[in-house]
Amino acid sequence: MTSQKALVFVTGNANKLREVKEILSSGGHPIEVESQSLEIPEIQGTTVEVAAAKCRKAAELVGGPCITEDTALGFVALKGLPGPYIKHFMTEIGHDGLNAMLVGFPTKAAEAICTFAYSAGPGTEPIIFEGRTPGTIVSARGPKVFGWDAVFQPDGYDMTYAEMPSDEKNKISHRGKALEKLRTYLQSLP
Ligand SMILES: O=c1[nH]c(=O)c2ncn([C@@H]3O[C@H](COP(=O)(O)OP(=O)(O)OP(=O)(O)O)[C@@H](O)[C@H]3O)c2[nH]1
Ligand SMILES: [Mg+2]
Repeated sequence: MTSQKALVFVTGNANKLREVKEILSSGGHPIEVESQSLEIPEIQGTTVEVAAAKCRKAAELVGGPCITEDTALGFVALKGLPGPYIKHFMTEIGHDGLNAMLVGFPTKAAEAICTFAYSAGPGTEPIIFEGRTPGTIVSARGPKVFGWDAVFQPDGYDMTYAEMPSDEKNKISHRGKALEKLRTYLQSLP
């Protein structure tokens, strides 16, 4: 991207913003991000439908190019639910409740899904960049600072997201994977 202007990330979530800045400011082609905290109503639908609707609305409110993101946590035993509705489950039932939902099911497997959307401006259809990380739902371990980080153990690791140093999480996370795709796209713009 030739423009020197910072990319506007519309989110109300300070932890997301911290990770997005960490990820996009590192690497060979750093991208500067500035945030706008706007309350955007979230629709029901697939992860892509929810993410695209959020970005369309954000671009209207910002009046220019912006990115948004929607994060889902899908339980394999529940065929992908809670998915994009995880925020409400997390708020209402917490870490113990998420574990309790899976009692009696043979698999505790889950998938963290990050769906970034980029809009070039109001009325422009958002472009979607998705990152997925498979893992398992475990009893909470590590700092309970960010959402469900303490109960999500990515496959191949004996630490939960919450127990990992942030640069380690960012390398393998749903968010890190989605942002690498977004970075490649932004670099391809004239
Ligand atoms: O443990 C976590 N590790 C993560 O990496 C992560 N990313 C998001 N979340 C949580 O999952 C829900 C997504 O809902 P969500 O995408 O609508 O986010 P949000 O409403 O907080 O912000 P935004 O929609 O304004 O951007 C919210 O409860 C977030 O706190 C995470 N939890
Ligand atoms: Mg939200």
